Amino acid sequence: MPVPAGTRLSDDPLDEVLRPPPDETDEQRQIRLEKEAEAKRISQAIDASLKAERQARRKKRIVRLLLLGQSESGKSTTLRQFQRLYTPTAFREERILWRAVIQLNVVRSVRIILEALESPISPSSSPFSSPRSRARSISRPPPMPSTSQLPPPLPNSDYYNGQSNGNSSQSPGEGGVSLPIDTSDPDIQFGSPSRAPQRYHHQSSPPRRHRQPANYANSYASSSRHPHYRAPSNPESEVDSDSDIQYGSPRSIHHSSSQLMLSGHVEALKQKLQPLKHIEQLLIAKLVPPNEEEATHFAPPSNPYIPGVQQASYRSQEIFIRPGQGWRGALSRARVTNPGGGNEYGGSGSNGRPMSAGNTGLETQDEPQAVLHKLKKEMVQLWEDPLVKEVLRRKKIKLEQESGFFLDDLERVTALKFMPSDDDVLKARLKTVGVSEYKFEMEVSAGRDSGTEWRIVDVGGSRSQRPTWVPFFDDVDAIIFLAPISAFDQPLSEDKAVNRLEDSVLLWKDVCSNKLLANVDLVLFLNKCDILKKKLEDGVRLAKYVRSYGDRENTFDGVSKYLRGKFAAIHREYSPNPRKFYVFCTSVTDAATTAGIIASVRDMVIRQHLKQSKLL
Ligand SMILES: Nc1nc2c(ncn2[C@@H]2O[C@H](COP(=O)(O)OP(=O)(O)OP(=O)(O)O)[C@@H](O)[C@H]2O)c(=O)[nH]1
Ligand SMILES: [Mg+2]
Repeated sequence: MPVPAGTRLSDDPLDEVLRPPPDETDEQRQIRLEKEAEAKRISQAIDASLKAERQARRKKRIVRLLLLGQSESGKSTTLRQFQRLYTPTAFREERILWRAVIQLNVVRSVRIILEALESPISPSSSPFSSPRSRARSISRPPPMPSTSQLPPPLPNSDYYNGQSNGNSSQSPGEGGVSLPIDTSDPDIQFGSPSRAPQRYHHQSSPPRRHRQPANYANSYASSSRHPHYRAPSNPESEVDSDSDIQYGSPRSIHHSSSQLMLSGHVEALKQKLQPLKHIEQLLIAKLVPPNEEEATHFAPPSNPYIPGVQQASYRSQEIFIRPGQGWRGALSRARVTNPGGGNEYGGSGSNGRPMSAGNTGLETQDEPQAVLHKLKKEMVQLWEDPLVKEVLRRKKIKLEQESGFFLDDLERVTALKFMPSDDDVLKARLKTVGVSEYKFEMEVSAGRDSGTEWRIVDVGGSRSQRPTWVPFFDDVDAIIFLAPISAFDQPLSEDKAVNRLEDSVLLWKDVCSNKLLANVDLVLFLNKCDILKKKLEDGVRLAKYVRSYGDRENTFDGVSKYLRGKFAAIHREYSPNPRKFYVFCTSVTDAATTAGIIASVRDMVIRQHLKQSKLL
């Protein structure tokens, strides 16, 4: 059969649908060709307008930085560090708004203790599955072609360019560590060393060359629960089975092999602290702005009456905020326009920056603060009680290593005139849901940077949130990816079967291999190094959770060097194109050490932005 002019033959199934009818008349053909030409013209006009918009943005010097990483990796804290350093006036004015968040953090810590005291101690209460039962390997992809180009290193960082040879110059960063890099291979095996090696190909991480064009959202959906994994019996349970230890003060403790009996003293404390539940409700109501969609809430508990279905514990749930001026607006009474740029969350289109008008917040009635102040003695007694400490130890609840921990500062944070310090704001925990863009111009002008508008995009990091990231991948100058490497012995809160470090590694692979981000420079923060140090000093062994660590030394230097090498190798092997890559060991709650690192990142992003502008 003759094929009408203007058609192409191909294997594309769409051609079949779009192919003109065989009996097309000359007149119909003319109309069709005109329509096709018009569609092409419109498409080209859209492309041209997008390009012009991008160029205009470049001319205006708008720099976009994207913060990525799993939940609790430190993204919002890093954003707060940028705010603290570059818009200090705004940061200072907003400190009072964080008081309610800190109150909520205090209440949460106490309620976690109260919940721990409710249930008997069972020997199987280890929070994370025994690594003995898990031995997984993230398969090694084929190597990338190499590039010889190695631009100069960034201050305070290790520097890679696609295919670094691992001997890049090292400079001890202010918060970072400077170590030789193990670039051997990107393979990390999770699980106990005592189990016979098994190598599984992870579902979400096929070797790069076999990968289909990136479908970023979907790649998470199946991520990280291996079909071969089963909930383990726990031969290496860290819950002591020893029944004969004498615990703390005799006045409060009765113990047996499996259960500690609470004394009347602790029971009395529990009763006295009941009002905290009411305070928590008040705080949630306070953080949710009136006439707005609910912005903070607990996930609904599962039904305790359905057999076999466990009720969600208090500890497994977390209050969150949605982007928008929401909680800030609700807490502040005054709004002023900030001519210098100000904050804008969630693209609400307004330049209004909520303010608390200096100390005004301290002078007004604050019921939660008053109640916390009144219950301070009881909270301190509860936290310092030897029996309570023993219950927490046996249940492996380490509040001091959890987010938003203020129980060691109760004296200060429950004072009636408590004003959060910079460090308090950095330590406070408020989970993000959704995506928010923070726009600002630096109050502290930084050389070439003056006049540049910064846009930092902060996202929610929990698994359900990750599909919302994709629309923000366009036109990004750099990404800061946060991997909290202290979390090697913790499960994800949204999926207790998944190790947090493993999730971070998989997420890092997805980001590195994503085609939409192929030309975006990557900055990696191996974060929470302060907690990592403490854990290793306390004797928690990495090799117990990461089998491939083998019998290397369980020291901070050894562990950070090893993980740094693995993340670098993944970047090298999974990146579609060579690009710049910087890695820092960070503790982003630490203001002093993070300042130098953030300054380095700022300079790097600006440099890259200028280079890109010239290319356009
Ligand atoms: N000790 C310590 N705490 C940290 C560090 N980085 C972040 N944190 C704390 O960890 C908690 C979680 O940090 P966030 O910045 O809220 O985490 P996020 O990545 O924004 O989490 P989502 O909003 O859930 O995606 C906060 O209480 C921070 O203060 C760190 O390096 N060391
Ligand atoms: Mg956040």
